[in-house]
Amino acid sequence: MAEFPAFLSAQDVGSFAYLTVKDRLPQILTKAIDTLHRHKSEFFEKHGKEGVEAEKKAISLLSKLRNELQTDKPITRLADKWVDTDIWNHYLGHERSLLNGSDEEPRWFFSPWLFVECYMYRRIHEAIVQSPPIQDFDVFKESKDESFFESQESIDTLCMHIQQLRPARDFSEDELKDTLFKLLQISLWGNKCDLSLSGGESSSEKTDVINSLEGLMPFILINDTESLWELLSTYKKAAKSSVVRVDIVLDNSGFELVTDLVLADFLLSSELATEIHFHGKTIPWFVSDVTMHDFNWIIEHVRGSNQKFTSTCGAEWENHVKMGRWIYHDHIFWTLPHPYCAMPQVAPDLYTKLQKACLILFKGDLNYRKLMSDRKWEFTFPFHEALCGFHPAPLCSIRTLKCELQVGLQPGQAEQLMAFDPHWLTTGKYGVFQFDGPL
Ligand SMILES: O=P(O)(O)OC[C@H]1O[C@](O)(CO)[C@@H](O)[C@@H]1O
Ligand SMILES: [Mn+2]
Repeated sequence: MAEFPAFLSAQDVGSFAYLTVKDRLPQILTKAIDTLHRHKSEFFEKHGKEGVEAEKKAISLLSKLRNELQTDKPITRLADKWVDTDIWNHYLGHERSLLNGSDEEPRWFFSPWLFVECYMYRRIHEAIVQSPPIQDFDVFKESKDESFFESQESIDTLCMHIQQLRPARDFSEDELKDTLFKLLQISLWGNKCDLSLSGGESSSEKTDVINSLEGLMPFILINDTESLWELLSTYKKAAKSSVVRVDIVLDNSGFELVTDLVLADFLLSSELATEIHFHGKTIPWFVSDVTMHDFNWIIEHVRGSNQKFTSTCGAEWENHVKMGRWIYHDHIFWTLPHPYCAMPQVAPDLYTKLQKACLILFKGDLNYRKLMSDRKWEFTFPFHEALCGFHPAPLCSIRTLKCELQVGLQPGQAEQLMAFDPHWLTTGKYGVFQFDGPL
């Protein structure tokens, strides 16, 4: 069997992985510590002295974590008793076994980047769950909410746009396709707005994204949206089955989530799908990722807007949830360090669930890294092969590029991009729609 390429790792001094572990992750930890500090009086009001003690404990655990990271200490077993603790510790054993009995231990600047980065977020969770009574505190909530409020204008413009489109049932075939493509692109560019790339600092959408789409076209490096249209319109025409289920594996809250909900709403109103299943995270993750709480919070806030078009969208979304046309799921697998090709073994129940979808949309960079096992594939390596057998259903990755990993490009395309823009892989300026169709 041909050998697999190595994992991205902070071992590669100067790489994006290296800079993330060296600079961005400590910065995120510092911000989390600062957030806890600033909530001290809130903890006191809620829980009295115990709340303040808990805040101190969480801060000391996070400071210890930051020190371990910055001094490249061995990665230790998790000490909490959460639902996934054993799976994590087992995985750590697996990482250790890969070192083949050498004296090496898994370490921050040595082990696979995907593993250490996920581990950091899991250790933040550990610090919080080990600090009752503030065990439910989300250290990233504040910045997620901020990014939503800062994007308010774009959200209003987007909601107005989609409200003025209706009713989608009267659309011609061309209009349907055109609108689907537009909303897919909005959801793609919504992925620029994640908070872990900016070290937790504000990263909201302030431009009119609808009017920017045309100008952004050249930045879509791979565009398989025609295949998505073909798949969904075939289902619609053939009335092939009474249920056309589209699953969206969500990424970030704030503006990106709104763009995903707008897309999901259109899939239903256009009858290209009959139900949408959303997948989010069980714990705060990579700063801005969606939890169930964020999902409900966003719908509630869109509903509560004083802008008529926006609140109408929110009311319709609330209704989709109530009527069971929109179903939110979470699963611990999404916050484990495993690549998705391991899903059938590690989370067979989730894999079986995903097999019921007609199409699965994977949003964002982290999902891409997990789909691709975070390995250094050649830029021209086929997407299907890099999935290493992961194929619960036809799937599409919708992602702006924020790490040094990209497959499926044309020969020479990467070299051209590199000559033109040396940072093309990591700034979120470029995007892809990469589809792996029915087998
Ligand atoms: O929100 P996304 O698109 O998954 O991005 C997560 C980000 O986190 C990183 O892992 C860096 O910390 C990048 O790969 C990516 O920029
Ligand atoms: Mn994210």
